[in-house]
Amino acid sequence: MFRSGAFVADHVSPTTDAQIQPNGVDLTADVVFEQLEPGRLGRDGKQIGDRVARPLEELEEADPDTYYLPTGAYIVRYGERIAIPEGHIGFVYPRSSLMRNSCMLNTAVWDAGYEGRGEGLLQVHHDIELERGARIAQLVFAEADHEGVYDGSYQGENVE
Ligand SMILES: O=c1ccn([C@H]2C[C@H](O)[C@@H](COP(=O)(O)OP(=O)(O)OP(=O)(O)O)O2)c(=O)[nH]1
Repeated sequence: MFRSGAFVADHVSPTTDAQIQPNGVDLTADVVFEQLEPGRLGRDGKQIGDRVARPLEELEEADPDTYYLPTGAYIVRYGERIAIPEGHIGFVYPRSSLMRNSCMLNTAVWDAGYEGRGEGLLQVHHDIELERGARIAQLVFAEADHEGVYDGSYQGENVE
């Protein structure tokens, strides 16, 4: 069974009322990165390629808190700290308005026990302006059996 947005909100911070949806919680875009170097997935271990944060819009007349993203692939870090409670699995979907603007978020499985500010793959198929802090995705929780909890290298990532 999928849980309500109110339940999900208890495991996401910070949140405003505007982020709480019937079936999940909207996540915001914090930092957008561009990958510079190849990464590597081996039989043992992995390496994430070097990346650089995209500059925020620099044009004087434009909103200084806005990313102007040309067609391409970017890594986006969400603004919220997420904790996946035991007995659950998390899934992130793109906000439909992102998709309707020819952009997509690709995501993976959010394991029980994970905590941190995670990331997604933002595919931009048509140039888009993205204000920092804008809602781009929705996190939902489903109840799930599991053995053990997440204890990988991303545990506690991007939290002070
Ligand atoms: O779209 C996603 C999906 C998951 N995660 C977080 C939550 C998840 O629990 C964690 C690790 O994901 P996964 O287990 O798929 O990563 P891995 O590459 O297998 O790393 P590890 O070896 O640490 O498990 O990353 C994200 O940030 N974004």
